[in-house]
Amino acid sequence: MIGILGGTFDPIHHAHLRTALEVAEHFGITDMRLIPGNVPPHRPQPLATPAQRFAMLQAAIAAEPRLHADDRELRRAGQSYSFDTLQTFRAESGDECPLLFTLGFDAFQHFQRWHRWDEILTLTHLVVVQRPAYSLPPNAWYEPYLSTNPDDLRTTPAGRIYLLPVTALDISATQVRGLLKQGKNPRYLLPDSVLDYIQRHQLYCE
Ligand SMILES: Nc1ncnc2c1ncn2[C@@H]1O[C@H](COP(=O)(O)OP(=O)(O)OP(=O)(O)O)[C@@H](O)[C@H]1O
Ligand SMILES: O=C(O)c1ccc[n+]([C@@H]2O[C@H](COP(=O)([O-])O)[C@@H](O)[C@H]2O)c1
Repeated sequence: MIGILGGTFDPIHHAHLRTALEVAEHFGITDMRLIPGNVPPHRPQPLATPAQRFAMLQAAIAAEPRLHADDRELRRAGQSYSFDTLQTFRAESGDECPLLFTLGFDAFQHFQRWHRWDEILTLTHLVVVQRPAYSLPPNAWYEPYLSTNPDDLRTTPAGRIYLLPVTALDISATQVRGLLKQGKNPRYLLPDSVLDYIQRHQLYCE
């Protein structure tokens, strides 16, 4: 079983980290991959470089053995489509390995616009986590896929959608970047190790 949390991580913050850990604990995942996108689709492009975002991710998870920084999207040119990423996991891990791709309500709202979205559930399960100020999409296209039994996801490779309430933390990377730009301190919204990196490299200050 492999857990996946993809993101822009510009920069990684405590809501990403709590989400990754709570998903791992809920399902008993010991290999939870955090995967920064190289060219994230459908959004403004990151301010920090891929190498900087990866270094901040590594600094953030250094003390937690279940979380792993995975640079496969950074090594791939072009748009970082999740379908392509999930295909690489299938090629590596075989057809039977359960994959649990995690995303927040905000990302899930636009899921039907993703590249090859209607094939993604043949490759992975989706774990959809609550995010403050966001809700589920109004059209309930996903209802036939819903499961409330974690064993459904642990014992099958793909095809289920599981809604998981996680600790509500109203933190965004946009807020962190905004504070830094205003000369304010975002301490406690993100790990000190990440803030130290930001300050040493003078990121997000202009
Ligand atoms: N506060 C949060 N609560 C729950 N999920 C979150 C939260 N912040 C981000 N996520 C989820 O983490 C994943 C990666 O998010 P991303 O890196 O875009 O962070 P962000 O804070 O939304 O960034 P930005 O403000 O730059 O858009 C997405 O699936 C997103 O839904
Ligand atoms: O594959 C797509 O078309 C696609 C479109 C938008 C977002 N995603 C993925 O959703 C995850 C969260 O994205 P973001 O933009 O909120 O950082 C990340 O893994 C992205 O690669 C994927």
